[in-house]
Amino acid sequence: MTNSDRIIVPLDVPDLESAIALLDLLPEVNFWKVGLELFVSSGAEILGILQERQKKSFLDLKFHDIPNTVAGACRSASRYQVDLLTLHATAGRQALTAAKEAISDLLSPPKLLAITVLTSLNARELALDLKIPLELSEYALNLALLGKESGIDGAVCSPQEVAQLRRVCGEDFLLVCPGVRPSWSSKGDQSRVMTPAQAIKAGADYLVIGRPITGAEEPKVAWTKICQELTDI
Ligand SMILES: O=c1ccn([C@@H]2O[C@H](COP(=O)(O)O)[C@@H](O)[C@H]2O)c(=O)[nH]1
Repeated sequence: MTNSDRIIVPLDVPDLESAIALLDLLPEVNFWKVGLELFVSSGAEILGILQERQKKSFLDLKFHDIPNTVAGACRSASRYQVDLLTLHATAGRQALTAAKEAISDLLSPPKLLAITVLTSLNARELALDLKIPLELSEYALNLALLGKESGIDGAVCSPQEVAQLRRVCGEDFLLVCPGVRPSWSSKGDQSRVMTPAQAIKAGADYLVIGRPITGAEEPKVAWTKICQELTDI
């Protein structure tokens, strides 16, 4: 796998037409993420289109509910033949275990990823608003380990925690990092960021890079620039 194969681009657009326009604009992207905005507006049709175009897909709906509901949602989502699927680690051990169990008899189930601490949150919000008494990095590690112990395949974490998670969770645990920002792009609402090269060097398997590419004046140029930055590492 080349480093550019490690980039997942989110289709964070309001409708199917805009999503297809992005696919057409960036044919070199092999891995796309479908999140809440597009799925809520347009449903699952985009997942079939990605399959037809032989692209890999990441369905990022971040399930967070009681065990029975999370398990049912994971089983339903598996029908779309997606490669990756997210649920919140904070749904708890029983929900994580039930999710894994619900798809265990499928021929090619998606890999389940546990969301740890959203990359938009900072340490102050975690402590003062969410009243989490642990250090942010310790909390993220605990959530990733809860996922691992429950049979989940990997975690979504910030690049700032990925080295620690890699060290503790091992090489086989899939680590996917949003919160990735080239030095030339703005952070937007992301708090805990690193550059693409730093995130890969720290141990990320995949990087989710959205607005620096899709919001650029010339998305193709931005994509190429990021790929070049990654060939030099
Ligand atoms: O902790 C998380 C979990 C998921 N995301 C998602 O990743 C992309 C990031 O997009 P950018 O435009 O590069 O900020 C977006 O779809 C989020 O829903 C995340 O950012 N942080």
